[in-house]
Amino acid sequence: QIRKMLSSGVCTSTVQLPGKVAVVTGANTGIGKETAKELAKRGARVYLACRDVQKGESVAREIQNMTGNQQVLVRKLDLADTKSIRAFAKGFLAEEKHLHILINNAGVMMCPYSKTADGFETHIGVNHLGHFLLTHLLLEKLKESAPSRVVNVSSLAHHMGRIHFHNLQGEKFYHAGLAYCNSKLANVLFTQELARRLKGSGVTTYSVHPGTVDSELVRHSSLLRWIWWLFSFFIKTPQQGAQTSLYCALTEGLEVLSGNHFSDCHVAWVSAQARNETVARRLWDVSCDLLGIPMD
Ligand SMILES: NC(=O)C1=CN([C@@H]2O[C@H](COP(=O)(O)OP(=O)(O)OC[C@H]3O[C@@H](n4cnc5c(N)ncnc54)[C@H](OP(=O)(O)O)[C@@H]3O)[C@@H](O)[C@H]2O)C=CC1
Ligand SMILES: CC1=C(/C=C/C(C)=C/C=C/C(C)=C/C=O)C(C)(C)CCC1
Repeated sequence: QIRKMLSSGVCTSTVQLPGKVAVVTGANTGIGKETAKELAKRGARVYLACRDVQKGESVAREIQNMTGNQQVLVRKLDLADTKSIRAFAKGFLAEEKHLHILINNAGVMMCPYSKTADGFETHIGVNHLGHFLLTHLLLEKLKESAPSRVVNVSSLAHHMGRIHFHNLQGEKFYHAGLAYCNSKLANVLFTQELARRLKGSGVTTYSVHPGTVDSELVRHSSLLRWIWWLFSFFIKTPQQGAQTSLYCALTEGLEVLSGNHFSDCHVAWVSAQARNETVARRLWDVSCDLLGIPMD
């Protein structure tokens, strides 16, 4: 009851999804798994984009059994490796005619300093650049499938983030907590810039704070694991944490709010830097440059 009281925000949309195609990154556990389960329940063909295919397969079976929807498919996606992202996109584009819902959900938090296969700091590399490249590669398909949506799972933690263009890879200064916050700010800025660029295309996009959710996200921090355990009554379940992503993916009439940030199924306030169009545009250009994507 206490948990229910403190975790407001329920997606009440009754939209059903037969014939629709969805991709959820990091769908083998936590918020992503619950998001994928609900999309499957509503009849969508759901791709679980996971770095660990074995974990993904066992979750796919669980979702198939629970929902009766056999169209739950697992594909390998390691967001810490642009080759893997390109291979995922190539495979997906070859096998699917449409993409209606892309949920950029996967994330890492507070890992010790490390680099992705392409030499990006892991938080910015996985949480921002990986999803930036994935979205770029799937964008034509999303446009062809319009109306379609991109949901970027960010965090309230973006409020403490800053985009330091001179230290984007954390080489001059690194703090695991701040690196996470910076990458979540990048998610909000990306959403806003994407919304501006997609105006009139029928593709809309939203960033989300899912709430404080009991998941494996705290795996790298014993302090947070302890806080999570201590306050477990106040923390959302992954199913509750999935509600705002589902709200943004499903709610009819939300198109006019493209680019906005949502929490507890409502529009939420973002930090001053998150509203800075110049920073958003520069981050877009720098991201293209780092990923070898032509700037337009
Ligand atoms: N939990 C919370 O309180 C909050 C969560 N969020 C955000 O919600 C999102 C989901 O997190 P949550 O469910 O809590 O955390 P979990 O750690 O439970 O799930 C994260 C998912 O991301 C996947 N992932 C991590 N790295 C990669 C990678 N390189 N390539 C592909 N997938 C990867 C994980 O895969 P694997 O299992 O193989 O590691 C896992 O499936 C994240 O973006 C997080 O920042 C935001 C605010 C609060
Ligand atoms: C102190 C305190 C809490 C701690 C909250 C924290 C530490 C939240 C961190 C959120 C993160 C890391 C979000 C990820 O994006 C709880 C559990 C709400 C219970 C009330 C007291």
